[in-house]
Amino acid sequence: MADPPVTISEREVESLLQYRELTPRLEQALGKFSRGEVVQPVRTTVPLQKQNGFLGLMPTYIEHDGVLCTKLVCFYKREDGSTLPSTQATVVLLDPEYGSVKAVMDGEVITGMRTAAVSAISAKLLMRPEAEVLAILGTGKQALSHYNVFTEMFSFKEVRVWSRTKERAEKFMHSVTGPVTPCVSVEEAVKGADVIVTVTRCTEPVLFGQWVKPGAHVAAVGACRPNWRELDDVLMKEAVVYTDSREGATTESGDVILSGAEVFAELGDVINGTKPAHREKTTVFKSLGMGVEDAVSAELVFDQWKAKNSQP
Ligand SMILES: NC(=O)C1=CN([C@@H]2O[C@H](COP(=O)(O)OP(=O)(O)OC[C@H]3O[C@@H](n4cnc5c(N)ncnc54)[C@H](O)[C@@H]3O)[C@@H](O)[C@H]2O)C=CC1
Ligand SMILES: O=C([O-])C1=[NH+]CCC1
Repeated sequence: MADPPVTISEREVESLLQYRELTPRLEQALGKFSRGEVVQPVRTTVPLQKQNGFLGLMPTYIEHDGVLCTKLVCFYKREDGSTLPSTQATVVLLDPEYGSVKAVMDGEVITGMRTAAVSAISAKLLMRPEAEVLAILGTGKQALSHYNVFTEMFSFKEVRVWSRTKERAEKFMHSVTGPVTPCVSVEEAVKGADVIVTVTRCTEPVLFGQWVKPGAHVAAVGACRPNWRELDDVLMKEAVVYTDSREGATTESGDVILSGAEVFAELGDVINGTKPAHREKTTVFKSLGMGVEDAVSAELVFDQWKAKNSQP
């Protein structure tokens, strides 16, 4: 009989997961995904009409590595001022041989860190080498994880942050240790920026192509439904568009579907060397989030947890 599943709390996941170990595994996973080595159907979503949200089911199987996993994630379009979280996630790791559950762990930290690390991989591959200015639109959980990994991996001379209220941008500035310039408008934040991260809950475009410096790299993380937008048509059509999953983007991304923009490549294609990284052009990485990212993160957490708990 299989051992009962272990439960790993948010605090434990936080203490076990580090970007320096997670990021290379995510890069490998993106490559495997684009080589067709991962079984990962497009996320199934169940609308929660009454609560203005969705339940997303994200199963993944990496046969070669014996990793079977699913994330359950609820995401909501919260009203301003709501104290409830906009994303709640749990990750379940299974034994593919027996079908038994090995671990049930918090998915909040995993979702925050793996999403930000994948955006950082997109910047590593697609931003210009001389990039100096980073702009972050939004000041929620993803904004913080993106700030953390981007400042850990790169040396930007300036980091700008925009939120719809000055107070939120200033609160964000005070919540981090490094220097941040709070901005009162999106235009002010992104003008001349080399890298732009969009991590908002908006459903209409907030970033317009006319403000984006030619050659900039945009990591677009919000707007994960077919009728939600963060970027306008001008930007989507002028940029070379990369995604995590072509199938996911053409099914779930309003920025891709409604603009009619062509998806040039998956990030994994660039990692595998089958498609070029057009660093010299304006690039958009449209991130939807993939089960394989959760699976490799959860496997890493579980390995670390076992190592820690087997010590005498
Ligand atoms: N691509 C991926 O893998 C993932 C994407 N997401 C998406 O990333 C986005 C951010 O997620 P969190 O940081 O967890 O959310 P959050 O609720 O913590 O932060 C959202 C931010 O967006 C701002 N915002 C809300 N409505 C807005 C509007 N109409 N215009 C401009 N700003 C607005 C809020 O003030 C806040 O700063 C969400 O859209 C979420 O669905 C979340 C997890 C993974
Ligand atoms: O990949 C993910 O976990 C999510 N993508 C959009 C909302 C949650």
